Amino acid sequence: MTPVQQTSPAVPATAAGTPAARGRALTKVYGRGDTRVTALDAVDVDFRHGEFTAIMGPSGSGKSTLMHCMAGLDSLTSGSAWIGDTELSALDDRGLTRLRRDRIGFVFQAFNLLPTLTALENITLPMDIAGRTPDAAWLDSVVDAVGLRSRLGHRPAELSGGQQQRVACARALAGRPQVVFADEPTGNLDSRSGASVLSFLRTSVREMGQTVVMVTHDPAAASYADRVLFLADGRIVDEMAAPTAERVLDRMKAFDAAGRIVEVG
Ligand SMILES: Nc1ncnc2c1ncn2[C@@H]1O[C@H](COP(=O)(O)OP(=O)(O)OP(=O)(O)O)[C@@H](O)[C@H]1O
Repeated sequence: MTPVQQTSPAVPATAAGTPAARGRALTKVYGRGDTRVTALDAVDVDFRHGEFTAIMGPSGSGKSTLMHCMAGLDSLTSGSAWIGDTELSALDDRGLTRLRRDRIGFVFQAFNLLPTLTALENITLPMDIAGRTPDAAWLDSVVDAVGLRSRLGHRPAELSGGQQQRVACARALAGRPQVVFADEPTGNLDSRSGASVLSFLRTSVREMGQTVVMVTHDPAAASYADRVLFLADGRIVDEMAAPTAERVLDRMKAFDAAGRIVEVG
C-alpha cells in the first residue's frame, strides 16, 4: 500500500474537545408484549476524533442497532445521539438524509457499489449527488492510500472483492466525513483482502485524522482498532485499549452461548 502524503486532519478546529459522535442513554426497544426486545439498554458512548473503535459482542447483543442509531439509520426509543454537536432527533427526514450524505461515511459488508459506474465514479458519487466538488488533494491521497490508482477506470465486476471494498472505503472517506461507520467490512473477504481493507481504515485514522467505528465479529479485525467496546444484552460491558487478536478472543470467550457474561478463570 502506498504511504499517504500528510494532509491536514479531518478534525475541524472548532470541534476540538467535542467527540466526533456520542450517545447518551441510548435505548432501543423493538416489538411489544411477548415479542418485546430491548436491543439497546441506556448506552452511553463517546467516539473521539481520530480514533478507530471496534464494536464486538455476541450475536444479538445490539452492535448493529447501536451503529444504526448513531448513524441516523434507525430511530431511538429514548436517549440522544449526536454527530459532532448535531443531535439527530432534532433533524427531520431531510435533515437526516443530508447529515448521512455530507457528514457520515458508510462501509457495509456487501460493498454496495453501482455496477455501471467506474471505481472513480463510485468514489465520487455521494459528492456528485450532493453537488459538491471533491477536494482534489484529499481525493488523491485517499486513492493512493487505498492503492487503487491503476484501477480507477474499472467497473466493479472487473475488480476483486477486496478491491471493491477498498473502493467502498474510498467512497466513504472521499467527502471527509466526521465519522465513518463500517458494518462488518471484511465479512465477505478472504483474510488477505480483509487485511488490506483494515490497513486502509487504520491508515485513514492514523495518517488522515479520520474517525472510524467498525462492527465486527472477527478478533483479528478488531486488533486493527485503537480500542474495542464489548456489548452484551444491549449494554457496553467492557472496553479494551490497544487490543490484540488474542486478548480480544479471550475476552469473547467470557460470553456464553446465549450471549450473556460468564465468569472466566
Ligand atoms: N427490526 C427488528 N425488529 C425486532 N427485533 C429486532 C430488530 N432488529 C434487531 N432486533 C433484535 O434486537 C437485538 C439486537 O440486534 P442487533 O442486530 O443489533 O444485534 P447484533 O449484535 O448486531 O447481532 P449480529 O452479530 O447477529 O448481527 C436482537 O435480539 C435482535 O433480534
